[in-house]
Amino acid sequence: MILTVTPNPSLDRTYEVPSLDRGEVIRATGERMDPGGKGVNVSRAVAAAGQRTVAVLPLGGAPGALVADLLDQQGIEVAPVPVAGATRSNIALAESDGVLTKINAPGPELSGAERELLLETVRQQSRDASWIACCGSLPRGLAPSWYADLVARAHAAGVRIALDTSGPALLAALRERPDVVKPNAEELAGAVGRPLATVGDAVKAAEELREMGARAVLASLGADGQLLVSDKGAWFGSARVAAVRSNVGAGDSSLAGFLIAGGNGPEALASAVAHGAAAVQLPGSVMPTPGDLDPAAVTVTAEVPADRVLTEPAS
Ligand SMILES: Nc1ncnc2c1ncn2[C@@H]1O[C@H](COP(=O)(O)OP(=O)(O)OP(=O)(O)O)[C@@H](O)[C@H]1O
Ligand SMILES: O=P(O)(O)OC[C@@]1(O)O[C@H](CO)[C@@H](O)[C@@H]1O
Repeated sequence: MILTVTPNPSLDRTYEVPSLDRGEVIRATGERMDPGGKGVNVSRAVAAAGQRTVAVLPLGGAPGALVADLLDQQGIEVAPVPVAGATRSNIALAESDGVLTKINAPGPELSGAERELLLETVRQQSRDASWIACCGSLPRGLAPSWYADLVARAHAAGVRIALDTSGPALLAALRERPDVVKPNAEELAGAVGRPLATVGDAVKAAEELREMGARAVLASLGADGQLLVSDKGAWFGSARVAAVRSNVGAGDSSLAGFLIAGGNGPEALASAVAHGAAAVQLPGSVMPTPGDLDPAAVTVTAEVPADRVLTEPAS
């Protein structure tokens, strides 16, 4: 079972708009609502692949009830932590030329009792887990060391942990040696404190994260593909994509693909790349089912193209 922990989940609202004109009334041509937050998306992708998953998340207010309903409709097993504050709503504005603008709300502040209940729920649900995926930003009320503490607790219970977060929460967690971290290019650049212009720069940064404590680094580089750097070496994976519809949750889909394929080595990287490529071709944060995957379009190589310039350099 893959347990996911999303301390700051969201109701994701996507509006499709012709283009963004600041200061104008923009008429959306389409809208959709998805249960969101990075760990929630990992659970949705794991469930779409037919594997067992449980999502731990604080839920509060009307948006929280809606997130619970949407997850129920998708058959996702949830271990909810009731909280007084309302779950946030995050907005994505998807323009017809493919540009996507996202507005992420801060979310509710968790009280001391809510923090305790969240930790206790994770502890109870960890019993059957092979992996815990801890994902996303931390809500107000959780210290930057919160994920570090969770990594230590998971390891004490003999469970492997995957971490997808950024900034101080990522840096603090590295010292507890998470089994895999999944930064995107910007998060990787932020963690090492310098811009990344080439795939080789990303490999060096991933190696630095390993020196800081990560056992493996699965770095997603947007349209450029993905890198896996572990004690066994480095691999680069990419896939042909016909048309990008929405990249929201593509990283989460990738992490799910990596974990369901064992969470280790080039086969898991190939699965991560296949899941990322399939996710960007689906609307909103819809997660791919096995029928959406095109493994033949994926290439994974140990000959990392270090000189390749990133199409989306990160600073
Ligand atoms: N424009 C694109 N074209 C082709 N593949 C893409 C594109 N964008 C993303 N992907 C695929 O999806 C993977 C994850 O994307 P990205 O690096 O943007 O993740 P992310 O920033 O963590 O996303 P999110 O936080 O929304 O889940 C990429 O590594 C790649 O495999
Ligand atoms: O604000 P965070 O926690 O960093 O990210 C939240 C979020 O942008 O991540 C998911 C996509 O990865 C969305 O479902 C959600 O809205």
